[in-house]
Amino acid sequence: MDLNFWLERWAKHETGFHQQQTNPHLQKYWPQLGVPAGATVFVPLCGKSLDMLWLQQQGHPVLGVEVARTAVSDFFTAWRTDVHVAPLGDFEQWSAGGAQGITVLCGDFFALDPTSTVHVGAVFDRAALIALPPQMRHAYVHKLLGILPAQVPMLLITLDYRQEEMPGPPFAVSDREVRQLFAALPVECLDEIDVTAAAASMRFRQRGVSRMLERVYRIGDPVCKPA
Ligand SMILES: C[S@@+](CC[C@H](N)C(=O)[O-])C[C@H]1O[C@@H](n2cnc3c(N)ncnc32)[C@H](O)[C@@H]1O
Repeated sequence: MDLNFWLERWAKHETGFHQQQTNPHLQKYWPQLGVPAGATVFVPLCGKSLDMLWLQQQGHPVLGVEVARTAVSDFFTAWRTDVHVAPLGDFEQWSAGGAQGITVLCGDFFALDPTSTVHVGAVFDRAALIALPPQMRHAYVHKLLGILPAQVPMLLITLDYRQEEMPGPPFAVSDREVRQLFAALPVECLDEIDVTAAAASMRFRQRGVSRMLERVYRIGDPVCKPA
């Protein structure tokens, strides 16, 4: 799954993964991470997700990374007027709202280095890990843990189904695989929802998926006692 695949998806407006509302699991489970306001939240493979707006409204500076310039441009055009765009190494940095605002590095996640993420206090992954095929998921987690400061908690949302019923993305990621990928950290499944009949799963049912589960994980220890 190379970057051109995603650039083409954005160019053709094949972005069924984009949600028109804030993710409900983010709103429900974010307090379980105990992340204090003011802590920067990293959103890998962020697309033009409205979740970044919600996180900022909770008092978090947001740092996203996204390869598709169309997605980044759409996001800032729709939601921010004070956008600044500047080259930053291998990336183009888009930002608005100053130090407490939203910054998106437009470029390849795998080209990030720890200087960009040194201030990160938490991570939100929705449709990032599951966007990647099996052989890339280990590299993704290795890179993520390699660039983050220690003790950074993460809220992770996965999908699971019989992979043979539909080619990804989104890819099926089992509970076992999540625990293997993050073996060095505490992993707690906060929720498991059967989303087979959900309206949003219609496109997966049409592609042959007979049962789909969504799981919400907290990876790492909460920063302070959860609210
Ligand atoms: C399934 S979408 C999810 C987007 C977002 N997380 C959301 O919830 O809407 C995956 C996104 O990752 C981006 N992407 C894929 N590989 C990437 C990479 N190596 N570096 C940066 N962005 C990448 C794609 O362009 C796409 O926007």
